[in-house]
Amino acid sequence: MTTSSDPGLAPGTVITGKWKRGSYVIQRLLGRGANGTVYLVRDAGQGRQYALKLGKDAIDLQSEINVLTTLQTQGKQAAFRTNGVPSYLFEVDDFRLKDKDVPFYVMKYVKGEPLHLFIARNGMRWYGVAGLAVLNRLAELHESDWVFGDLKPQNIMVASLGETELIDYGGVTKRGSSVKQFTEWYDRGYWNAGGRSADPQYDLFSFALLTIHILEGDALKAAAAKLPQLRSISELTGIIARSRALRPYAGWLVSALRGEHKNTRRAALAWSHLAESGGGKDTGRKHKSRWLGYAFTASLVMLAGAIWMALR
Ligand SMILES: Nc1ncnc2c1ncn2[C@@H]1O[C@H](COP(=O)(O)OP(=O)(O)OP(=O)(O)O)[C@@H](O)[C@H]1O
Repeated sequence: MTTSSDPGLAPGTVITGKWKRGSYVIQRLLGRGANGTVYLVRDAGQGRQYALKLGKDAIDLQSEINVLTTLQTQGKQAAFRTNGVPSYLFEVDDFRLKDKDVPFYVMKYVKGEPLHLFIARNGMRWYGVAGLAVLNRLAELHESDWVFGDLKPQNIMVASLGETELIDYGGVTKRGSSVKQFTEWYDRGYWNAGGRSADPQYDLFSFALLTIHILEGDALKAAAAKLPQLRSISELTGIIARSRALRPYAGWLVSALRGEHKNTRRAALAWSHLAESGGGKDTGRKHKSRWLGYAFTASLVMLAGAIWMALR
């Protein structure tokens, strides 16, 4: 994500679509990225809240919109359709700003905070359940031949009771093409561990790296600072072997680094067993542990439902 001193549009500004005439009142800035600025808005008609992304570049935003439209119309992913109705991308239009047409799209507002901040505040115990939700989402994408690409903590939002969702589908790539957007630390190429061709193992590698980052950040930082030719799978497996926090997930992580998981659904199932048996124990807040149990059960029910659907 890039930062900017541009304050963006002020709360209260009304964005009205040039073609469809939908009106959205800006409530606050949610964040800025390479492709645009995202605001929390309220629909001026129904009063519902959405996230609205105002693009910098029509072409970059259009490719993001194309991916979202395809994901939504293919209809397999629970993240994009609820009871057959599109539930992520709601409107695409242009906004006339300072004599220029600026493209925007309106999407579901995902409440929560980025994964790394959530874990820092609530404790490592929550990593198991949040990780399972991420793997379930990735499995849905992979089963439709898409690869997420730019998996990083900032693109994973976790709400207070552990509900976890992916945001920023700008890096989603069709299986077999080159990954179009990535972040160095989570990139297989950066660690000399394989190419940047989009395949499910690419996302699982990124997931392993983000796990190491969140649970063993200092060691990853030190390894990433080494000379490029020294970055390797064995450097990463060394971190895993020495880490107490990563121990519950060690075998799973090494398989992900080596591209050995058979498929993402099975990888999610294997992860769920590890998380259930106490992965990432810490002294985290006790009063939250009941909610953690509920969240974990809900993730398992989702996983079981997905397996049942796949086998039907
Ligand atoms: N649907 C959403 N709900 C809530 N917040 C969101 C949503 N989409 C984006 N955000 C916030 O806006 C920020 C920037 O959005 P996004 O990551 O989509 O932009 P980008 O240009 O693709 O960024 P990047 O440079 O990281 O690829 C996110 O980090 C997040 O904080």
